[in-house]
Amino acid sequence: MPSFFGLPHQAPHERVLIAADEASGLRTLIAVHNTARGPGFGGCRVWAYENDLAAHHDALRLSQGMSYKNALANLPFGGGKAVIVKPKGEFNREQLFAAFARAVDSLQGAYITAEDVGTTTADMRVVQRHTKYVSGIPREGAFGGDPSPKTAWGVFVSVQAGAKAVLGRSDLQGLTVAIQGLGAVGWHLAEFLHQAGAKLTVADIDPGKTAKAQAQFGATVVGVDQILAAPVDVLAPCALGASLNATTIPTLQAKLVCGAANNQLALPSDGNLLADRGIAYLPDYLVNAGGIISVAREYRGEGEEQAVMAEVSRIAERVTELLARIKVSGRTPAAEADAWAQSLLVRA
Ligand SMILES: NC(=O)c1ccc[n+]([C@@H]2O[C@H](COP(=O)([O-])OP(=O)(O)OC[C@H]3O[C@@H](n4cnc5c(N)ncnc54)[C@H](O)[C@@H]3O)[C@@H](O)[C@H]2O)c1
Repeated sequence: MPSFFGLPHQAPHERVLIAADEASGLRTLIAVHNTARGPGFGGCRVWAYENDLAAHHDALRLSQGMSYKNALANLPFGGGKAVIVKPKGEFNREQLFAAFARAVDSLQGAYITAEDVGTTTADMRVVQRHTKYVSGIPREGAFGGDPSPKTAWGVFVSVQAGAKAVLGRSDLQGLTVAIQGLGAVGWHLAEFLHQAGAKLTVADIDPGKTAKAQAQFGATVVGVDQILAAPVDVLAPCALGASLNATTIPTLQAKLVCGAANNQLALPSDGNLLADRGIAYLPDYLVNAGGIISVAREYRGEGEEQAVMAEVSRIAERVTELLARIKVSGRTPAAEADAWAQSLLVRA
């Protein structure tokens, strides 16, 4: 397929909705990558993009990642993702998300939204007033709400599985882990790792979060420009995407990379750079599926805390399977996971 919008690395998408609303300042792109398994399901990101093309690129990459994530998590959903270009200056959040919800609703169920970076459960409550195609909403006496702790749990069990297979570790006692980004997911991950006896090195652009981690977990705090090259066993990127690239990969000291951030590889070829350096990279969309497992169950009315946690814990089995598959195929983990996910999209 020839390049479209100058984005040669993208697989074709089924559709992209570009919607704007002058009254609220909404400018959104909703990308539906693949609906072979079911409606496109994925969160809504609000971000101050450098330019419109960057927002478009993000929506396309993130929605493709959701197709792969939902397929490997065995969910009856396809891949979709929305980005909202953060309005400059003051804006009315309620109006913005009401307008966004109308855009979601216009797709008549081809896309279901939830939280992502820059959005909250309160935003999704507003969305819910204008469309039924939304999840991630706390309900009194029922399962639901913030998916971040579930995402963090999936990353945690993946670190356990990866540490066993790659580092020969039967537990995480004394394992050194660098966490880039102590946000909704990174913080919960730090808690789980600390409880399991891991030693943490952390960085965040918000000094309040790192100071709290130092006080609560005895974490070592380093600068945001030092975290990727920290001398640790495991690197957990939990901030934004493209942190693993041709510039940063040669500086990594960790032997295992396992984190929540979507689109950690700047380019697909960065998976080869990591493998060439003997670093095992556990693909983001495989390990960070806990949140979508949670909101998908909530959406289907099947939410129950224990069952969701059990399903999220099964991500570890797929990590183990991936690491076994690459021994047979000789592919990198990134290439193997792509091929595995694509095979599930075709079969569905
Ligand atoms: N929330 C979920 O359930 C979920 C699910 C799947 C994937 N993810 C992905 O995980 C990542 C984190 O999500 P989140 O919900 O925790 O977001 P968040 O916005 O709550 O946290 C991101 C954190 O990273 C920090 N940060 C930003 N730039 C940084 C930098 N250069 N260096 C260090 N820290 C930096 C921010 O200050 C913030 O604390 C995102 O890429 C998101 O797409 C999240």
